[in-house]
This record gives sequence, structure tokens and C-alpha cells, in this order.
Amino acid sequence: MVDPSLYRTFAQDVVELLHAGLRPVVVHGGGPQISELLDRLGLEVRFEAGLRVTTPETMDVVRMVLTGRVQRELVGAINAHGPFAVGLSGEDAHTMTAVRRPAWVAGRPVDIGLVGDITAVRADAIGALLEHGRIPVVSPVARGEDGTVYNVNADLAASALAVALGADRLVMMTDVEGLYADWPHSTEVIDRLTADQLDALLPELASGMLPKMEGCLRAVRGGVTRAQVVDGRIPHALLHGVFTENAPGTTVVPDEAPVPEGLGGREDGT
Ligand SMILES: Nc1ncnc2c1ncn2[C@@H]1O[C@H](COP(=O)(O)OP(=O)(O)O)[C@@H](O)[C@H]1O
Ligand SMILES: CC(=O)N[C@@H](CCC(=O)OP(=O)(O)O)C(=O)O
Repeated sequence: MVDPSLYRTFAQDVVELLHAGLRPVVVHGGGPQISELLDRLGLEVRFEAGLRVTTPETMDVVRMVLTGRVQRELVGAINAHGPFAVGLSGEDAHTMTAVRRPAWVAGRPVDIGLVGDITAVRADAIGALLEHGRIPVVSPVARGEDGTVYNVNADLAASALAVALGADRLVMMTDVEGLYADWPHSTEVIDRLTADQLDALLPELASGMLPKMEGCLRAVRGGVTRAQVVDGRIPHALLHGVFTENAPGTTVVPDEAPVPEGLGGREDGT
């Protein structure tokens, strides 16, 4: 999302999915853009377990960058192909409701301010857009029951939305090839994992991969048939991810899904 040509290819791919008869929903991030503006404003940029420490001042910037800039740019790029994209925030029509959550660092809760975890999704506004052939572009900002506005990690927001919509697929785009088995020491990518295998691996994961993989796990446990992490630096990674069985990257499947020979764990789960 920080490379204009990849941005355009992504928009083209999303429209292609629509033309292929699928009903894509885009949930965007914008972490680098938020950090850049916070820096320029002289505000602190800090993460705990992959989640941004969000003061009320930070929250203003997060909301402004996500809904006022990144979402608008994506909507514009998609609409270069026709009247498809409609942007909304998780706050709109109570689409996403959240509660304040801590970050879990070494097994302990750490207060990270106005960061939310989604507790409820009302998918009717998004469903109506899909019915009319539109492409919803959703910013990961959510509303608390009392009206407080929360910053939600984009991957966790996408996962909650995928479950609520009964989506078949969840594709997460990032800036690495997939989930590395022994990051940062090696770049060997884990290509396929069952939910239980991922669950066992989660405590070892760090930084941005943590919410991403937690999102994949919640999605497949919530009924999504395949959750993938693909390398967004490769043009058309989205189309490959959706249409190719063995697309590059990391694929998470529910426990009952067959694991190709040679890749499965032993019966004791190791
Ligand atoms: N096991 C891992 N495999 C791959 N990347 C990892 C791993 N652990 C941490 N990372 C880091 O996570 C980053 C991706 O997370 P993040 O920057 O939040 O992604 P995005 O902005 O694409 O959502 C990678 O660039 C890498 O630095
Ligand atoms: C709570 C939290 O960390 N929210 C994220 C929301 C944006 C996001 O997730 O963007 P990426 O997908 O680019 O990382 C943030 O403030 O950066």
C-alpha cells in the first residue's frame, strides 16, 4: 500500500474478482502511513505485541489517516475501473463493535490505550453493498458500546468481518513472503498449517505476524475455509492467492482439512 504501482495492480485485481463472480470485501491497513504522520507531528510511535499504543491524540491521527487518506486512495484506485468501491469505517451503521483490549506480552496484559478487539459485527450494511455489486472498502476503526472509538488491527478486523460474512476465503497481504518458520534467523516459509498447528505456534510469534496469524486462526475456526498470508510486493499476489491451489505464502486451513503428504505433523500434534 505504499507503492503506487502495486496499489493500482491490487485495485485491478479486486475488480477482476468481482467480474469473476466473487464478492470481494477489502479491509485495509495503513500502519506505515499512520507512523509517518505521527512522526511528523512529533507524537510517539510505539507497538506492543504488534499493536499500536494508542493515546486519544494518536487515535485522532489513526482515524484521520485510515478513513481520510488510505481508504479514500483505495476507493479512488478501484473506482478508476467503474462505480464499484464504497468506503466505510467499522463505526458506520455499527458495523464493528469493539471493547478495549490489552496487548499480551510474555503472558501478561499490557495497557495499550484505545485499542479494541471486535466483539460484534453487523454485516447488514456491507451485505447490502455486496447485493448491489459494490466493493466495500472498510477501515479498521470500531465503536465501543459507549461510543468510544477504537483502533483495531487491520488483520483482526478483516478476520472478524470474514467470519461474520460467512466468507469462504481470507487473504492477508503483507511485505514478506509469508510466515517464516524461524524469523529473523531464516526465511524458510511455512506453506501450510492446520488451525491446531498454528495455535501451538502462536506464543512464539512476534510483532506484526502475531495479529496476522491470530486473525487467520480465528477465521478458520470461525468457518472460513482457507486463510492465507501472501506477499503483497508481488504483482497480482491477490489473484494468485485466490485462484491457485498452491499459491506462494502461508495457508491456514481448519483442522479437519486434509494436509498434503509430507507436510502434516505427527499424530501427537508435534
Ligand atoms: N515469523 C515471522 N514471519 C514473517 N514475518 C515476521 C515474523 N515475525 C515477525 N515478522 C514481521 O512481521 C512483519 C509483517 O507485519 P506488519 O508489518 O504488521 O504487516 P502489515 O503492515 O503487512 O500488516 C514482517 O515485515 C516482519 O518484519
Ligand atoms: C491496533 C493497531 O495496531 N492498529 C493498526 C491499524 C492499521 C493496521 O493494522 O495497518 P497495517 O495492516 O499496515 O499494520 C495501527 O494503528 O497501525
